[in-house]
Amino acid sequence: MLKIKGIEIGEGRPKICLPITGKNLTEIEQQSRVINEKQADLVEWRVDFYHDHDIQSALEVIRKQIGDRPLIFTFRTVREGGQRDITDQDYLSINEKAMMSGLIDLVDIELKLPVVIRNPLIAKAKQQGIATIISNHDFGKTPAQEEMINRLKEAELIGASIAKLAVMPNNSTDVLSLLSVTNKLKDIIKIPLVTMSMGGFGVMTRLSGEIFGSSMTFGTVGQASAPGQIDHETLSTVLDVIHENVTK
Ligand SMILES: O=C1C[C@@](O)(C(=O)O)C[C@@H](O)[C@@H]1O
Repeated sequence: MLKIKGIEIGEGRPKICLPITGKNLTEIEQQSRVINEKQADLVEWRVDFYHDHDIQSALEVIRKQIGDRPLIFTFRTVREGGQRDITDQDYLSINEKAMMSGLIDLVDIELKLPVVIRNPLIAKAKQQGIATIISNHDFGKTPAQEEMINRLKEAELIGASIAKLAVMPNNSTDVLSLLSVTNKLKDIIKIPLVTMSMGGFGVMTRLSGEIFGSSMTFGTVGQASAPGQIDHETLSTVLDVIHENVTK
């Protein structure tokens, strides 16, 4: 279990994270306000949706709106399904800037980045007391189970606070495959796992984390940040139904 600002990740009902996808400060401010009203457990700023370069101002706007809620800083690269291309050097400096701002609680770092970018960022986050989500995304397919297991184990090995995997199912067997990997690893990996099968077919995996071992799920208020996300209210209701029955 990982506790961040009172939110217990890896314990009880999966935590709901709502992403901010605004293009500019006005949109970001407005979305942050709505997200705050929705009582999200965590908030993710998807920086790759933002067209400006003033990271500090945007972080200040978000923090002002969301108060003390845990904030994840995520620049999703195009090769992993993000919106905007960036050089590895810029990825490094944007993330370093965010870590030095004192305004974020978690940072998403992609597992498949060049090691010379990835490892210093993990070290820097540790130094700053920021939790790391080491993530991996496949928008085209669901890799073989052994490969998914290796990626999640590698994330733990290189120092992740949370290991995250998002894959695309092409059939129902792929969905079972992702759930099976999560279920197998939940008692083997010591850190919280966050896994999801994307798209319509994967919807169960965004709801069933308490049973199979995924400790966070991404919902929407307005624009989705990935295919298959469902709106916050529905997500929250279903998570409650599962939680009440699992803990009966
Ligand atoms: O990695 C993830 C998970 C995600 O891709 C999803 O499928 O819900 C959404 C992203 O915003 C987040 O960074």
